[in-house]
Amino acid sequence: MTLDIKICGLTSDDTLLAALNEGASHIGFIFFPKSPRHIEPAAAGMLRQHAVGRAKVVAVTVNADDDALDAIVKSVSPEILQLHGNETPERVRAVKQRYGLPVMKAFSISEAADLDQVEPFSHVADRLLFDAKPPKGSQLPGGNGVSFDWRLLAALDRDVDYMLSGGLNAANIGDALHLSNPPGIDISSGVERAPGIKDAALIAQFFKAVRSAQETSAT
Ligand SMILES: O=C(O)c1ccccc1N[C@@H]1O[C@H](COP(=O)(O)O)[C@@H](O)[C@H]1O
Repeated sequence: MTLDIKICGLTSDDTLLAALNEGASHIGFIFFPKSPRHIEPAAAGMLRQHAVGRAKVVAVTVNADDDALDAIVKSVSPEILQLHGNETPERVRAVKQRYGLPVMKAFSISEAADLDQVEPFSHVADRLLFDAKPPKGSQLPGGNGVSFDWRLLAALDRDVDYMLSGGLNAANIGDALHLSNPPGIDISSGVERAPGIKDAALIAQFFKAVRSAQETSAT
């Protein structure tokens, strides 16, 4: 099975192209003003042109209302909506119906019991995303560069479609893949040289580490 790789929080042409040239299957734009990766819908709409036919465009939002989502969908034409807040199953259903787009619902994980929140979403969300719980005091629900115990995901049914995220980087992606064998991975701060500033060399290093881990597991 091909591993989906999402590079999230892109804000510049050069790093977006670096992600695409390395083979990213998904690129993410963050629409959350408190984030150092926040991008205005019009700017994301320009950047997303590079991804046409190459990668799926994911719009990341946090408890966004219909007006905010309308503006994002209109300017960006995302292929997936990532809901990274406290959205309920009913809200996920309503968003899917309103936009006719697949939804990836994010969950904060720090212990096994956190996976219990997933069940009510299992027939509503198209894909799940497991991220670490934000550290105390963080204003961001994601993008904190914090990992959780990937072994917790071994308890999931084999057919659960998800992306693993939270604190991934070139140094730990081999262990993360080995321990959880996820269908997809999602990285943001691990390919940045400063908060919100992606780095093409770090993106290349990350993909190299992924390829190396995949080669090792195939032998
Ligand atoms: O990256 C952000 O700033 C962000 C803000 C609000 C919601 C989600 C955000 N990012 C998501 O966080 C994870 C991974 O982040 P990291 O690799 O630990 O930095 C990923 O799902 C992003 O989409």
